[in-house]
Amino acid sequence: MTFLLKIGFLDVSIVNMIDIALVSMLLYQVYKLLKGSVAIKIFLGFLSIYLIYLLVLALRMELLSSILGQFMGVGVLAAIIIFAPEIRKFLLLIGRSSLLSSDNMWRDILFFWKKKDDTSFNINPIIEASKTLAGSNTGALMVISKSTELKFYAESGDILDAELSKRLLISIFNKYSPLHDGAVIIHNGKIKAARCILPVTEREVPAQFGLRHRAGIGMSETTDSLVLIVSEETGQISMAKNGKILHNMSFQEVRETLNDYLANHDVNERFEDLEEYEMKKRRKMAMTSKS
Ligand SMILES: Nc1ncnc2c1ncn2[C@@H]1O[C@H](COP(=O)(O)OP(=O)(O)OP(=O)(O)O)[C@@H](O)[C@H]1O
Repeated sequence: MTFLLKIGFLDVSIVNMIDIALVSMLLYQVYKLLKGSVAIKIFLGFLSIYLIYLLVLALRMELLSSILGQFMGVGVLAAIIIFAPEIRKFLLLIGRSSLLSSDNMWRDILFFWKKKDDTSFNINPIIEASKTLAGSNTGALMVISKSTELKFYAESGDILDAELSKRLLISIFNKYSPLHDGAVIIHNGKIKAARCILPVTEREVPAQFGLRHRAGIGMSETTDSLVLIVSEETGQISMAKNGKILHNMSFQEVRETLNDYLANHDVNERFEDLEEYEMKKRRKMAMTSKS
């Protein structure tokens, strides 16, 4: 049984409409995921070729459609290889927002009797160390993870599994320490590892941010962690979450954001898109140059 709607001279079934709506939603999500990266241009290229292929097929242009058909066949495999990091991110995104993910409202409702794991720990060492590091313009990169130990990234550095302390953090990031290059991973009140290599974001990042910030943003895109960055150049503190950033934060803001993140409150809203941040900065500069 099919329900048909008459739109102009077209007969569109309800199923077709749902199909179109779902594909549009999917394309929009893919666009959002790739926005600002080089991959968006490749994606739009693929999409244009696919649309031409559909048109050629509908017009029954056999030679062209067989050539484009061959290309589409290989294209799917090529797309999987080219977009491997984006596909990974997309699956992670689905995993994070799926019904069974730990942050999900439905899971809380369905398993209301199950107490949420307490991920809080004493964050004073992080705040106090950040104050000292910022005060002495010592660069630092700290990944705070509430749900996993981030084993894959921890193993790229040196495993410590040490009790979190202000003195230890300051020693690690001391310019003369053999552990200062790279990031520390903090989980469950412990410094799991130091000298870790993080994935660098491929998106365009405001010019003032160098590799340390790019790595912090990249890590927050790929995982559910909160990343704290102390700039070596300016001593300013930034935080990255979900590929978004909060720059030049006060220590009170750092404390609140960290506490809320560990208490499983939604902190995503506080962070700014990189584009949004850049626009705000430009507007501020224009205002100051006028006055
Ligand atoms: N992929 C990475 N993973 C972990 N740490 C990294 C990575 N890339 C760079 N870093 C760290 O960042 C340092 C280089 O920082 P760089 O000066 O380029 O960054 P920045 O964002 O301009 O920071 P700053 O404001 O502190 O100068 C490196 O010495 C290293 O410790």
